[in-house]
Amino acid sequence: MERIDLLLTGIGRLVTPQGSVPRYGEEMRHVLEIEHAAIAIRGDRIALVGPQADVLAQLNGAEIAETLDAGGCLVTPGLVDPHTHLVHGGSREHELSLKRSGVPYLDILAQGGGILSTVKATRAASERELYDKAFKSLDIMLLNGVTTVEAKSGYGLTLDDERKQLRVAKRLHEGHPVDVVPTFMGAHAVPAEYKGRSDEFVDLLVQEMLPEVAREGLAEFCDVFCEHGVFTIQQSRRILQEGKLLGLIPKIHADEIESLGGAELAGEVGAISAEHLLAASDEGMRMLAANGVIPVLLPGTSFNLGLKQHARAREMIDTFRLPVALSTDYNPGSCPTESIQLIMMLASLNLRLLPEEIITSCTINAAAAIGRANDIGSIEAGKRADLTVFDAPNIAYLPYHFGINHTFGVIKNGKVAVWDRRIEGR
Ligand SMILES: O=C(O)CC1=NCN=C1
Ligand SMILES: [Zn+2]
Repeated sequence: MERIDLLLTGIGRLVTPQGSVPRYGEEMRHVLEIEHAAIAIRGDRIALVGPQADVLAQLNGAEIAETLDAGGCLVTPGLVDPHTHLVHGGSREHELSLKRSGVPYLDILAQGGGILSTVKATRAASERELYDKAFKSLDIMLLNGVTTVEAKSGYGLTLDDERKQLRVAKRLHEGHPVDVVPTFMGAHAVPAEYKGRSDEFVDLLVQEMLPEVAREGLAEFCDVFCEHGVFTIQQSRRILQEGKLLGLIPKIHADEIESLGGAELAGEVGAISAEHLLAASDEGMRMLAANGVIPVLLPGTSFNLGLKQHARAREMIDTFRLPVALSTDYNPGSCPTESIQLIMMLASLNLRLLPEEIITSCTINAAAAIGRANDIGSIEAGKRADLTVFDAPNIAYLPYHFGINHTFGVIKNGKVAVWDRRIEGR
C-alpha cells in the first residue's frame, strides 16, 4: 500500500450518499452510514473509507504521514452550495423596513432598488473591495462546512462590470481554500440605462457580453432571472440558447415568484438546473424530470421574503422523482445569509425533507447541479478529499438543533482547513 498523507480516525458516524450521479426521488434517502469509521487520504483524493478496523487492516505496513482523531464526530462529504450571488458590493439593509412593511420584492426592484441598488454599489466597488468582501463570506461558508460554492455575476450589467465580477470569482477560486465555480448572469435585471428597452439590453447581452465572456473562459454556466417584470420566457430562451451555442451551460431562476413557465423552459433548453421553483407547475416538473434538470431549492429566500408559499419539494421527490438540491441563494437582497445549516433546518421545516434527503441535497445533488458529481459530493475512494466534521451524533441533529454552527472541522483537497481544538478534548 502506497504512502497515506492523512488518516482520519475516530469518526463516530460517517454518512455519505454514493455514486457520481444525482440521486433521484426515493434514492435521495439512501445514504451509507458507517459507525466507528476511518478515512485514508492520499494527496487530494480519498484512498480508503470504511469501518476503522477494516481500514487499519488494509493499511497494514503503509507509511502514514499524519493521523487525526475526529473525536467521535459525525463526518459527511464537504457541503456544496450551488447557487450564490457571492461577489457583490454594498448591502441592502436600508430596504428592510420596506420589505417588512409589505412592499413586494419585485416592486422594490421596479422602483430602482433591489438588484439595481446592488448594481450601483458593485459598479462603484474596486476589484479589491469585491474580493475582500467575498473572501470574508467564503470564510463564513468554510466555517459552516462548505467546500465548493457556485458564484454568479449579475450586479455589473455592463460588459466591463460583469467581467470584473467574474475575474474576482476566478481570483477567489485561486486564493481561497473553498472552490468557486463561476456563472455568468448578465441577465439578472434590466439596468437603469436600458429602462423600458429590455429587448435592446438582451441584444447587448447576446451580441456583446456572452461572446466575450465565453471567449475569455470566465464562466461555465449562464443563468437568467426569468420573472414577471424582469426577463420574459422569450428573452430568457434567446439568452440561454445563445449561451449554450457558446459553450455556457444553461441555468435559470425559474418561477420564483410567479408561474411564467420557467421550469418548462429549463426542460426545453436542456438546463443543468432550475432554481427557486416556488410557483412551478406540474407540467414544469414533468419537463424537469423528462430532461434531467436538477431543481435547486432555496428555502432561505422564501423564509426571508416572508412568503407563505414554498417549493413543492415533497411532490418533486415523491411524484416526479426529481433529484432535489439545496442552496443558500446567498445574496444581499432576498437571502443575505451564508448559513447552509440554516437552509438545512428550513428544508426540514418548510420543504418537509428528511435528514437523509437534506444531506443528499447538500452534497451529491448539489455537486451535480454544478457538473461536479464525478469529483465531489460523496465519500468514496477516488473522490476529492473534501470532508466536513460536525459536533453532532447524527445527521438528524443538524436541522434539529438549529441556529448554531455544528462544524468542528473541514478537510479540503486532503488538507485540514478548519480544526476546532475542542475535538481533542472529546
Ligand atoms: O435580489 C438579489 O440581489 C438576488 C436575486 N436575484 C433574483 N432573486 C433574488
Ligand atoms: Zn439567486
